Amino acid sequence: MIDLRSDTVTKPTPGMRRAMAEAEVGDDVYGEDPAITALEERVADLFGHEAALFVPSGTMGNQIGMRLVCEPGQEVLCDADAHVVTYEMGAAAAVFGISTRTVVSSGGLLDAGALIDQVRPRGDWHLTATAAVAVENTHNRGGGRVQPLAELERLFAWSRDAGVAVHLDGARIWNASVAAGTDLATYGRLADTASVCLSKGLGAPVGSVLVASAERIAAARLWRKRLGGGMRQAGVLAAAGLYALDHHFARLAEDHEHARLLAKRLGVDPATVETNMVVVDDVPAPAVAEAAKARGVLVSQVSPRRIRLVTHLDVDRAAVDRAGDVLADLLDR
Ligand SMILES: Cc1ncc(COP(=O)(O)O)c(CN[C@H](C(=O)O)[C@H](C)O)c1O
Repeated sequence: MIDLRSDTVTKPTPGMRRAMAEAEVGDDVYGEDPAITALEERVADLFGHEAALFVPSGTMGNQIGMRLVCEPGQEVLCDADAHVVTYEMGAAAAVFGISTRTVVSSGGLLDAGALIDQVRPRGDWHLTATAAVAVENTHNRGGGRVQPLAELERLFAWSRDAGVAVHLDGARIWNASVAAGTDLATYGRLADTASVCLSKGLGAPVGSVLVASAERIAAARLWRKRLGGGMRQAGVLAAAGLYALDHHFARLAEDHEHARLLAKRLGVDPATVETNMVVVDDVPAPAVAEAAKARGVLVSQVSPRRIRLVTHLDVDRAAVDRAGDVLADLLDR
């Protein structure tokens, strides 16, 4: 099977498994796991923040990250297609009592002005106050779009004066950094809290890292424990993340090139492919997914008329070419 459903499907490489097996571990609830500590310190430094916390998923990283900057009964404002309100099972409301309100964007593109226009102030007895804005970079349902740095800078600058926090869903911030040539600390500086995934294109089996101030990460550690996320010898997972940072970050450019090759093969404008995702619209998604599976290719159905193809570490050039041929044949491209 050529699995293009997501970059979440990557499996640890032999080198990563060796690093996992050799990891020095301890009880992380006591703060004694050396690999976890090393990973948290390294990721905090990469993003220019004081501290970081390893969490088992991007969903937990996002949800705790938003809770750090938004009290129950206040709201987080975000894009209508953001992962935090689309795919996280309503956790903001269900777990944290946070209200979310959305603004429709053009293909996931961050429009700072449109969000700013919707923000509601604290202190008005009629209004649910907007405590934070959540941005997503790259944007998943936007087809892996990289957010324009100018928009991120505009939103953050405004948010300092407005007393509104910014949470970054940076599940694929690595892809944005490689595609845009923007360093991670620049992105980190434009968010109060950020959740970044090791388990997507970087190819680690499990885990994300939440970065923020030391005070906020201390609070995040408490929330994680409350949710049952306190981990013991999790250094075997942290070692995978450290290995991924060393060996799988720069190569993301290869996934981006593979996505562009797929786009060309399927008659999708390669200019619309900014990172490792290709979306194909106006197709009968269930039928295409089923027919493709029968021919050894797995794709995601984003909507009844849209499929998503995600390139990643476990799909090489030969597999990309073969998948492109199968899908081009199915789609008469
Ligand atoms: C932008 C963004 N933020 C957060 C997450 C959540 O990460 P996990 O909770 O799955 O680790 C994802 C996962 N995305 C997954 C995928 O793309 O296949 C599915 C849709 O959940 C994501 O795309």
